[in-house]
Order: sequence, then C-alpha cells, then structure tokens
Amino acid sequence: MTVSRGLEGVVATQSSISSIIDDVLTYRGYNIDDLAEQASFEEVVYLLWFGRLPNQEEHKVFADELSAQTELPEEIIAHFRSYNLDSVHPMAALRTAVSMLGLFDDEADIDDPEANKRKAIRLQAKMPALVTAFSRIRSGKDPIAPKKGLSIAANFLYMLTGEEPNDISVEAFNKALVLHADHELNASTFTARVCVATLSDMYSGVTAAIGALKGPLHGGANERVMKMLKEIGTIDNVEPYIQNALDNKEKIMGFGHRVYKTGDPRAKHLREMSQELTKVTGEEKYYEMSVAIEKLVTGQKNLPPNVDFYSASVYHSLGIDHDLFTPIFAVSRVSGWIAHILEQFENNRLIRPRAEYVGKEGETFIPIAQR
Ligand SMILES: CC(=O)SCCNC(=O)CCNC(=O)[C@H](O)C(C)(C)COP(=O)(O)OP(=O)(O)OC[C@H]1O[C@@H](n2cnc3c(N)ncnc32)[C@H](O)[C@@H]1OP(=O)(O)O
Ligand SMILES: O=C([O-])CC(=O)C(=O)O
Repeated sequence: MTVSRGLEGVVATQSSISSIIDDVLTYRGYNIDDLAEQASFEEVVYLLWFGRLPNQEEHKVFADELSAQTELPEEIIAHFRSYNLDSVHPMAALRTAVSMLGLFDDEADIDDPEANKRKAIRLQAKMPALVTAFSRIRSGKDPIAPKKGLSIAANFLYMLTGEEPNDISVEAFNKALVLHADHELNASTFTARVCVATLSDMYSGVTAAIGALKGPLHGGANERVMKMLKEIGTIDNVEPYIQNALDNKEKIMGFGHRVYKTGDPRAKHLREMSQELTKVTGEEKYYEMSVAIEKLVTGQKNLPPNVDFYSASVYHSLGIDHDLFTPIFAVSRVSGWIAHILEQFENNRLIRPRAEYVGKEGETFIPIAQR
C-alpha cells in the first residue's frame, strides 16, 4: 500500500464544475478573473449548478426564485435565541441551523433531480438569512427580511445592518462571493461528496461541509488572519511578530496552499479590494500591514497568500464582525457544495478509501474479570 498523507496528489473523482490547472482557476471553463470582474453571484450560482451562464430572462427568474425562498422557520430563530450568545460561534450556529432546516423541508429526504434542485434553491436562499439573523439576534436586535429587488450581496449587507449598502460595498461583497463559490475538491467539498455518496441527503452533505470549512486550516483561516492583524496592531510590529512566528515554526494564517504553488489567483482581487476599501474607511494600516506580512512570508518561506489572507481586511473594512468571516465563506461556498452534491448524485459511487494498518497484531484476549 502507498499512503499519501492528507491524500495529497490523489485524484478522487472526475468533475466538470471547477478546475485548477497550472494555478489558473476556472468555473465551468470561465476564468475566475473574468467572473470576478463581471459576474453577479447569482449568475455564478446558476453557472455552477446548470453548467452554463444564464441569459437575462433566466437570471431574473432564478434571482426571483432565490428571493422567494429566504424566509426562515420561526423555530430556528427561537433556537438561536435560546443559545448562550456570548460563547456560541456563528459557524457552530450555522452548522446546527442548516441541519435543522432539513427538519422543516418536506422534500429533505426525497431523492430525485427536480426535488434536489428545489432544495438547492431553498438552501442557498436561506444561508444569508441564517447568518444575518444570528448576528442580529446576538446583538439584541430582531432579524430583518430581505428587500425585494436587491441582489444577494446587497441583501446580505442590508439584512446584517438594516441599512441599504452603498455601491462600493455591494460590488466588493459580490466579488468576494464570486471568488469563494467553488474550488475543485477542497476539504469541505470533498466532505460533502463523501457524505452524499452514501446516498444521504443534501442537508446532511452541507451540514458536514460546514463542519469541515470551520477549521482554521481551511475556511476558518480568514477569522484567524484578522486576529493576527489585530494582535500585530502596527506596521512597526509586523517584522518582529512574523519573524518570531516563523522562527517558532508557527503557521501564518492565510498563507500556503495544497494545490497552488505560484499563488492563489483569487488573492490579487482581494488585495486590490483591501487597498480600495481600507482607503474608504481610513484604516489603510490593515492593508499596509498585510502587504508587509506578505513580503516577509513569501520572501522567507516562498509561501504566497491564499484566498483567506486579504479577505480578512476586506470584510473588516465592510464593518463585518470577525467571527462572521467564515460563515460568509459558507454563504458563498454552499453554491459549490450543492453543485458537487448534484454531480455526485448524477454518477454516484460510494467513497471509501483504505488505511494502511500500522497497529498491534496477534493480541491475546483476556476476559475483563482477569484484566
Ligand atoms: C480556503 C482555504 O482553505 S485556503 C487555506 C487556508 N488555511 C490557511 O491559511 C492556514 C495556513 N496554511 C496551512 O496550514 C497550509 O499551507 C495548508 C493547510 C493550507 C496546506 O497545507 P499542506 O499542503 O498540508 O502543507 P503543510 O502543512 O504540510 O506544509 C508544508 C510545509 O510548509 C509549511 N507551511 C505551510 N503553510 C504554512 C504557513 N501558512 N505558514 C508557515 N509555514 C507553512 C509547513 O510548516 C511545512 O513545512 P515543513 O515541511 O518544514 O514542515
Ligand atoms: O482548495 C483548497 O484546498 C482550499 C481553498 O482554497 C478553497 O477551498 O477555496
């Protein structure tokens, strides 16, 4: 048996959703750079699920279908209110809430392609509502319904704050959603596929994926990046802080990647957005500190920043609480998880690798009374 630790380099499935070839990322054959600059998040969701870009009419119908399904069951709102809101992490709340959503979906366990598409719309539509409702409830406010006619990006910011966001914020947030939507066989997407390959349901697959995204080696890194920026505090402290961390062989959050070797193509968009948005907020120091960190880490370790690095200062500049950064990742990535779940169902086979056994052998059983 040959063991590949962390399944590095193992090709576990074929997929026609997104590709990373020579450090270029595409969704359904479209370069991420074009999508980031020109597409709405709704268009990207459509593209991921149905394999092609919508025309204007299809886009409108799809956006209307999504906006008609945002309402949350009262029981989930009540559940949020019952938590110890000082200590529950929003990713944990989201994980449980998505699992609960399955309890209120009459088609949750119905496994046919049309029912799966309807579930996909319900699930995607409710994710922003879940994250913003939890955020408002823990600040002692009531959740607010989305505003008709606003995009998913605009509505997220509206439901979070209660105020209609400006165009710069909406454009930036839409771009962030586009950039995070799918990424080949990353850990959370693989988790979703493993789960539904047992012929379990979509809610189980997405719940499992949220659990995988939560960890700091994956989606949870964006919150940790912001924690690091706050700890560093000033541009003068970047060098000693990072040098000390590198000398102690600590991982610098937001750097490195299993697949990209020359750099993550999403990072440059987020770097640009970070520069623009920090100018607007007057907190340029977060952009400047980030650039200085990048210089040190790439210089010394040859590790380029990944998608999580500059997204931290972007979301901070949009006034978003730091522990909502990873839930926002999930609001976007659920589109990719669903695309992969649908693809897995289309051509399913149980996913069950092997482990090389390295434990004891030939042990003699001693009955419990004699041990
Ligand atoms: C959306 C996303 O999921 S993007 C990734 C988000 N995660 C992070 O930003 C967390 C920080 N980064 C990391 O932990 C890693 O780079 C990962 C998890 C992304 C990829 O990990 P792997 O491919 O397993 O690489 P691995 O962890 O084995 O690292 C290889 C070497 O690079 C070093 N390295 C990797 N990432 C970093 C980092 N961020 N800071 C410092 N050193 C690092 C490791 O210490 C290791 O060094 P060694 O060979 O001297 O022991
Ligand atoms: O692909 C990965 O391993 C992690 C990542 O960048 C993502 O999920 O966006």
